Amino acid sequence: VKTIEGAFIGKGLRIGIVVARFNDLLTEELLKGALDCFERHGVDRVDVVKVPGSFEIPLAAKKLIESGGYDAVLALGAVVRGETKHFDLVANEVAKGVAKVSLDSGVPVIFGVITVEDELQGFNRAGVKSNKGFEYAMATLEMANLMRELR
Ligand SMILES: O=c1[nH]c(NC[C@H](O)[C@H](O)[C@H](O)CO)c([N+](=O)[O-])c(=O)[nH]1
Repeated sequence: VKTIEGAFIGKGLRIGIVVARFNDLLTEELLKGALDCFERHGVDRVDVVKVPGSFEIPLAAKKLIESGGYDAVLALGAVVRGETKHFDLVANEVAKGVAKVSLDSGVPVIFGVITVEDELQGFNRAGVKSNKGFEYAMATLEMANLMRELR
């Protein structure tokens, strides 16, 4: 049995991050965790694109990928149910949009949008108990490396 899997090698990779400003107390922590992960794995080039909210992430990711040269893009956002009546709309649209951009472009776009009941749960995932930003960055590294294996 031959197992094909991505390593966590950052050297030589060009990574894009699209991060929403909405709930930026949470998204800034996710971004910090992701940047820490990429830096400690030797990623050479990281570009950060900021958008107003998670709903705008897919379009920005699409344009970033079309500008060329990215091995993977990490989408970071925080959708808090307590805040909004259209929690499901925003969360579902972002998930669908991110998946479509990734499949259409063939470039991995990692879904790093936390969907939480309230800010406390958000803080637990954005640094207090664990930093999902770091974890999503690991998935980004793995997928970028896997794409090189599958070429
Ligand atoms: O990233 C988020 N955007 C949110 N809304 C803004 C949305 O992403 C767009 O920026 C806005 O609708 C303008 O298009 C949120 N809420 O509505 O609560 C949210 O929790 N998280």
